[in-house]
Amino acid sequence: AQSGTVAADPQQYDQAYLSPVTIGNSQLMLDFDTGSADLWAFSNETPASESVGHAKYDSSTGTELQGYSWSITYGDQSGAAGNVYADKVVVGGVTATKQAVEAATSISTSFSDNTDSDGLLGLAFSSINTVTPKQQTTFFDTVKPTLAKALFTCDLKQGNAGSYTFGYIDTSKYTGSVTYVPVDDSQGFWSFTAGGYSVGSDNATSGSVGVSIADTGTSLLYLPAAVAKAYYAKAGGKFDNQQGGYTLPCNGNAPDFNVAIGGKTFVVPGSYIAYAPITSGSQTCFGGIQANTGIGFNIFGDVFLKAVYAIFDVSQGAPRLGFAAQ
Ligand SMILES: N#Cc1c(N)n[nH]c1N1CCCC1
Repeated sequence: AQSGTVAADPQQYDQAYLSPVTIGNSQLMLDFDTGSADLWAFSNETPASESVGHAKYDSSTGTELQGYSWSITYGDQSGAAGNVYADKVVVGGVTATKQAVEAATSISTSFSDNTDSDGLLGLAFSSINTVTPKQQTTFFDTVKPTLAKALFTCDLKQGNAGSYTFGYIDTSKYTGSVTYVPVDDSQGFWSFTAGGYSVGSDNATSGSVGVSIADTGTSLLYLPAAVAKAYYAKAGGKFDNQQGGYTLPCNGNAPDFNVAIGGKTFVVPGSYIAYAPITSGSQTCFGGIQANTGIGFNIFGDVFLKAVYAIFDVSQGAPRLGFAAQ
């Protein structure tokens, strides 16, 4: 049975985390994304003008799935599209001998401009994979039958390398016990229900944060508008239309954000919520908590995930998420 671990290296401001992946004879840095289900990469089929500074998948090692294609648009309106190959993919020593690899023939500028990332490795449920005419499985779903345990874990860090594991839980990565909650995978996401919340030192939580997804591919923590408003009322922040979101002082006094999941309270340090100066050197920071307006659910992105050890687990049959303090 297989198991393995791979580094998750933070980009500036932990905007995303990138991990080394070998596809055929190519080594690329991919953004592992539990909010989508396509494994796609810059490739020899990507126009040179769109792939300056990127490592590329050389599809000559793969077997083309004739007549197959893919096209994806993310919530931030970025996107890519292309052709599909079956090829060997290795992540932290875990091998998928015939993984659907989506070679990009066109890519939006936000991806072309981000030269740290050579593509994405989707870890949401395969039900939202975009390949047509026959939907393909994610790397995790492809290797799942061969894994020691049918799960993967995520240990992201603020400003430091973290890791993903496949097939095993690294008990040295967390403190205390793991709290498991059921997952509703009907929309293809790792969706769970978060409970009460509080701001600052008072740990006692109240209210209900509600339906949320665990999404490594999103940088920030998107919460109900009323919760975001309550946080910034205490943090001395304000909604800044020009910045397109809440901002707050970068002075190190941002209060923690506490949220109950499965009856256990998890703490997001205030330092994670003073996310980044709105412009270099500014004393005003863009907020790591934003309102989920227009999304329809909460997104527990990297600002939250780097405060916990997260276990994405289908070993019990029904999918579940485990969270532990780190
Ligand atoms: N928007 C968005 C988004 C999301 N909700 N999960 N992953 C996302 N992206 C991965 C790369 C670009 C955006």
